[in-house]
Amino acid sequence: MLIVVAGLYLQYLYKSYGAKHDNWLSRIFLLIETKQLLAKLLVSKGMFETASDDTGEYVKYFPTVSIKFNYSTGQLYIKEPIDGEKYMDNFANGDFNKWVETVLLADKQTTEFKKGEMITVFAFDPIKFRLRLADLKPVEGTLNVMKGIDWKYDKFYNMLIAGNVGTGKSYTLFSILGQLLQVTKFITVFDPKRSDLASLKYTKALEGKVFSTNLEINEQVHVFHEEMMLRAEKMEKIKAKGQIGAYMDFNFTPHFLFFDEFGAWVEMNDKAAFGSETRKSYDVAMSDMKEIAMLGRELGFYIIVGMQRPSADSLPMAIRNQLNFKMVMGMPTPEVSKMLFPDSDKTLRPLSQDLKGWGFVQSGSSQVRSFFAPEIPKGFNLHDWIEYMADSREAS
Ligand SMILES: Nc1ncnc2c1ncn2[C@@H]1O[C@H](COP(=O)(O)OP(=O)(O)OP(=O)(O)O)[C@@H](O)[C@H]1O
Repeated sequence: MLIVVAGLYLQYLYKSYGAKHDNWLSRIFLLIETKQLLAKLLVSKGMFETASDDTGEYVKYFPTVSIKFNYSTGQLYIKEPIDGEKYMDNFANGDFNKWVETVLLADKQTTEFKKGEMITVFAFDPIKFRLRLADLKPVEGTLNVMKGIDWKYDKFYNMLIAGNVGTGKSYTLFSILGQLLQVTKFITVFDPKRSDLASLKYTKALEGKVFSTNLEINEQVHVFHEEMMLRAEKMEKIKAKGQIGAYMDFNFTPHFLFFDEFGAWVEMNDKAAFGSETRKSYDVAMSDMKEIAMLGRELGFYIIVGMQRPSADSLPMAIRNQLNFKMVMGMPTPEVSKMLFPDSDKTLRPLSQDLKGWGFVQSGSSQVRSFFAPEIPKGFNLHDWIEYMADSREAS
């Protein structure tokens, strides 16, 4: 009786404890479960060899696959054999890794070949690596998205965040904006649809820096561009003396243009009659935007573009090609997926039916990864959070 009860209890722990907890016990269960799944996978794909002798059939060869978890970064390392055996190609050509992605719901990140083996790194269980607002620790050059995923804006300059209504785009933008305020006060916010972001003009932190009407936005893009050109001149003067480097090497601070609903701005202005004031200022603003996207990196002038569905019409190629950190909230349509991640062959799968605020992210040309945006608590007050983040910058 005792053995049966203990067995049932262990089975209960194994099945449900691991999913709900994150401690040493759940990690042991996760290790066992992962090993079992990988072993099953190898067996079901027939990647082993048997032989028989007088005593019967036995396993002559079974590939040695070893695994290691890194819980602080949410990564799983799988060591696969490149050992000259029959199934070596299944490992080397990436077939096994593709199956692993499906079986473990993990995202392949990198593969490194060594003599006799290859090591592939996967990101696993994104929900366990979700941050809360209080966990965000932005520093100059790095903003947090999830444990193990940061936006290093000096390297992967300019951000795109896409997502349909209700997927969590606005909430994700709030968490980015708050972090930016801890890094710099030079932020300009555009919200042509006058949603929650537009209300930030009533905060002390962003007073005079939030714009919603077309004319205001067009004018302010130009102002941002002028500031960038001014810095270019200053940097040229420094460089004329032989010094080399980018803006941070000369102690300049980064500036950010936070442009939500970019597609709506394009659409509204595209309707303006040719020759009209609106049209003229839009044409200048669009050409400025393209230059900011292209030249801003060296000078520390970055753009963050938010929009629902990026398309060739709403997001000109000259800007699109300069967006190096791309996020899409929720499941993208195949067209959006192709536009954002043209070189990726990763199959995207929904992360949750109940929870919102998840999506897919790509830094530069690295692998596309699933992620959960920082969790915004119930009763969250946008203005309080923005003031708090700006105040803590000033205090430090
Ligand atoms: N990071 C998050 N943390 C907690 N809840 C979230 C998060 N993201 C989204 N949600 C939930 O999903 C809902 C929709 O999110 P959000 O308003 O950001 O979507 P959206 O894509 O910007 O849509 P809209 O364009 O209508 O604002 C929120 O009201 C909230 O309940």
